[in-house]
Amino acid sequence: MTKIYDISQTLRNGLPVWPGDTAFDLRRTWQMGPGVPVNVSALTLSTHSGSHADAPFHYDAGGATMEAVDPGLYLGPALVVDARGAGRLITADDVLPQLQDGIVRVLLCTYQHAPQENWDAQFKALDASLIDALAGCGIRLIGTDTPSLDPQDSKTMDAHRAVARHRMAILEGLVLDAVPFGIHELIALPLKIAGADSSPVRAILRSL
Ligand SMILES: N[C@@H](CC(=O)c1ccccc1NC=O)C(=O)O
Ligand SMILES: [Zn+2]
Ligand SMILES: [Zn+2]
Repeated sequence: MTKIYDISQTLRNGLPVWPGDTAFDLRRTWQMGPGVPVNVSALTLSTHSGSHADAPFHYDAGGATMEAVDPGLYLGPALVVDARGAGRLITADDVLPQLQDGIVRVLLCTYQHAPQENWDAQFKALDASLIDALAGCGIRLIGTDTPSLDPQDSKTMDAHRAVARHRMAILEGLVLDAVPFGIHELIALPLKIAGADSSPVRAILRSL
C-alpha cells in the first residue's frame, strides 16, 4: 500500500510568518445565502507563506521568476535526512554520511516537531559549504523544515547564494515530523505565478 505523508503547513489566518512580512488573510467576498449561490474568497499572503518554493529571483536579482522554473525539480524521489543533531549551522558532516547514490533531492529534518503555532527565530540554517558539497554530489533540490536556508538575521544569504551558483531549487517550511528517514517520492509543485519570487506549495511525500 502506498502511504501518503502530507508535509505541508496548513495555510490559515494566524499562520506564523517571517517577522515583518504580510499576514495570511483569507476573506470571504461572496457569502452563500438568499440570492448568492456560492462562497468565494480573496487571499492576501506573502509568497513565502508556510511550505513554499523560493524562485531564484528571491536571492538573485537576475534570477528566474516562478513561472519560468522547471516543475520537474519538485517531482521525484527525495531523501529525507536526519539533521536534528546538528548545531545552528548544519554542515556537510551532518548530512553527507546519510546520502545515497542516485539521489538528486534532499530534505533536511531539523525538528522533532516543526513549530506550526509559533515562530522559532532560532531555527537551524545551512552552512554554505554544505550546499557546495551537496551540489558536488549531484543534488539539485534542497528542502528544509525551517523558514529559510540562512539564519533569520543574515544579510549575506550565503546558503541561498551558494544555491544560486549551483542552480539548485529550494523548498522551505516543510513539516517532516511524521516521515520516516529514507527515500520517498516528492510532489511539491509551485504555482505558475508570473514575476513571483516564491510560491506556496502543497508538499506531499509518497512511499516508493
Ligand atoms: N530568505 C527567507 C525569507 C526572507 O528573507 C524574507 C521573507 C519575507 C519577508 C522578508 C524576508 N527577508 C527580509 O530581509 C526565505 O528564504 O524564505
Ligand atoms: Zn522562502
Ligand atoms: Zn529561502
